[in-house]
Amino acid sequence: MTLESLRNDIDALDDQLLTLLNQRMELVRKVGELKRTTNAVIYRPEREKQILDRLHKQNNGLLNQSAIEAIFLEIFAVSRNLELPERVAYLGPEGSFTHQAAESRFGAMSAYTALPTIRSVFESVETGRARFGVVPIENNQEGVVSEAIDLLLEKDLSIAAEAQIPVHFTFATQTEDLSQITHIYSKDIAFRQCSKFLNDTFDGLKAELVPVESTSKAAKLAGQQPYTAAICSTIAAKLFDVPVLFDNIEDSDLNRTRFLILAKNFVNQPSGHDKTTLIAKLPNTESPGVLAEFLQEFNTRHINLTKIESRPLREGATFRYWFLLECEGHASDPDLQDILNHHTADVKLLGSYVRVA
Ligand SMILES: O=C(O)C(=O)C[C@]1(C(=O)O)C=C[C@@H](O)C=C1
Repeated sequence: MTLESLRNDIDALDDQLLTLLNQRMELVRKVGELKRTTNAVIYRPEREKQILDRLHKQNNGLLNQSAIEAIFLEIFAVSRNLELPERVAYLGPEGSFTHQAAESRFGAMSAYTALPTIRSVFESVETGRARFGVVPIENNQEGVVSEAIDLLLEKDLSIAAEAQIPVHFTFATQTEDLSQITHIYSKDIAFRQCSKFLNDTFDGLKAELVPVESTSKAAKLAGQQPYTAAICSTIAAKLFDVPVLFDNIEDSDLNRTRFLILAKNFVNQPSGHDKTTLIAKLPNTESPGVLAEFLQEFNTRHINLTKIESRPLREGATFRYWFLLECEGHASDPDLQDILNHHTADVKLLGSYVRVA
C-alpha cells in the first residue's frame, strides 16, 4: 500500500466520523431541548462514565482506555456546550495544573475564567458567574489544600465530580548552557518536589532558586529574562514559548494532585462506582467515644471510609475540630442514607460523585 492510498482511506473514514459525530450532535441537541423543558442539569458525569465503561468493555481495537477516554471526554464537552454553553472558573493563572485538570473534564471548547484565589473560584460559582469551579484539594505527596477544605465548610456548594492529574514538571529555559543560568523560578512546592534533579544537575553551579507565586509566572519570567529558567508544567512552557530542556524532573513519578469540580445544588445519580464527601460537626467531641461511635456507624454498615481530615472549628480559644469525611458509595445507598438520617443536625452532604480510580 502506498502512503497516498492509506491517506485516501483515512480521509474516507474521517468523512464517516464527521457524519456520525454530527448525527450524535443532533441527538444531543434534542437531549438539550428535553432538559430545558424539565430544567434538568446538563452535566451528567455518571452518564458519561456509563458510556466510557460500555465502550471500554466492547473495545477490541488499538485504542487503550485512556485514549478512548481522552477522545470521548472531548466529545462530551462539545456536546454539553451545544446543549448549553457553561462557564468554568478555575484557580489560575492560565497554564496552571488546575487549568489542565479543568480541561481534562470540560475539554478545549468550554469558556474558562482563570481566577487568582481558591476563594474567588468558590465565589464565582456561588454567585452564578460560573456554572462550575475547579480547585485543587490535595496532593498525594504534600497533603491537603487547607484553604479549599475550609471553604467547603464556609460556602454552600456541592461537589459535582473529581479529577486527578499526574504532576509532571519540566525544566524550561532559553539558555542551553546550564552553567550560565543565574536564577531558577518556580513555586516552593515544586522546588521541593524536584529536589533530586536540582541537587544532581546544579551541584556546584551558581543558580539561585527564586520562589514565585505560580509555575506559570515562573515560565513567564523565564521567557522574558535571559540566563534564567523555570520549573513549570509543559502547558505553561508552551504558553510562554520557553524551550523545554528536561521533562519529568519530579522526584516521584507517582505525584498526583486531586481536584474538585464544584457547582451549586448539584446532585448526581448513582453510577455504581461512587464516592461521597461529608462534613461532620459533632457535638461534645470532648466526651470520650463521640468520634469513635460516629466512625463505628460506618464500620457496622460496611461502608469503607477512605479519608478523614480534622480542621479547626475556630470557636473561641478552644482546640475543637470539624471533620471532612470521604467514603465509598452514594448518598442514596440505604446504609449511607441511614447515617445521614441519624445526623441531620451535625452532618452536611457535599456530594456523591463518580470515583476516579
Ligand atoms: O445523556 C445526557 O444527559 C446528555 O446530555 C448527553 C451527554 C453525551 O454527550 O452523551 C452530554 C452531557 C452529559 O454530561 C452526559 C451525556
